[in-house]
Amino acid sequence: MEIIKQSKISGCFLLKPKTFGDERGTLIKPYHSDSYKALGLHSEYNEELVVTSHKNVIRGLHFQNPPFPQIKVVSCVMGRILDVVVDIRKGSPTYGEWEGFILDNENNYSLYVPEGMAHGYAVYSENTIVCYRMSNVFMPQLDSGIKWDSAGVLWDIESPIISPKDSGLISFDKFESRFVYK
Ligand SMILES: Cc1cn([C@H]2C[C@H](O)[C@@H](COP(=O)(O)OP(=O)(O)O[C@H]3O[C@@H](C)C(=O)[C@@H](O)[C@H]3O)O2)c(=O)[nH]c1=O
Repeated sequence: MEIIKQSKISGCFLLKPKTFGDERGTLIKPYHSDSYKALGLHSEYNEELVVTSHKNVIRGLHFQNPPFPQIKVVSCVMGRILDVVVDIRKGSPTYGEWEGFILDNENNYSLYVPEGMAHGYAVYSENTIVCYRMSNVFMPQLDSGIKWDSAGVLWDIESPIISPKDSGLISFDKFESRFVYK
């Protein structure tokens, strides 16, 4: 496991997991607690999701509010996505800025998403599978988000498939963040 890129948004990292290949196929290790600790990354995760999506889906932009915010580690094990973070930490030098990272089943990268990010992804290929683990378990009462098209993100999808829930999220300019930059 190595950090191969630090985002302009502090605390967000692109990770390259160890990969082993032979005539049978590939074995990828996106999570190894000691390696995470050695890199100074949070190493305890309590919920994991495997999410399939059609091409042109956009999910997000989501976050779980304090007092139980989530660190997320996102991988795309099949297909290709643009994984996006928007900094919503009040007082952050990059507050309101976004960055996107291509994750796919060729680069096998993972994105380490710290607390205080609105997170989402655009799906660029059919039958895409995204796996991610989260530090705190999902709590519906703290689940929140901002509207996908209100934060200036260039998703590069013309007519995205959006859930009714995501279509009804508040726009970034009307949103009051509960996250504070530390
Ligand atoms: C996200 C999530 C959902 N669920 C349930 C609640 C709901 O009935 C169903 C579908 O949830 P959603 O529509 O919110 O799923 P989705 O829109 O895929 O939400 C996810 O989007 C990405 C971008 C993230 O960053 C994630 O943290 C999460 O918010 O799954 C859980 O049980 N645990 C979870 O962690």
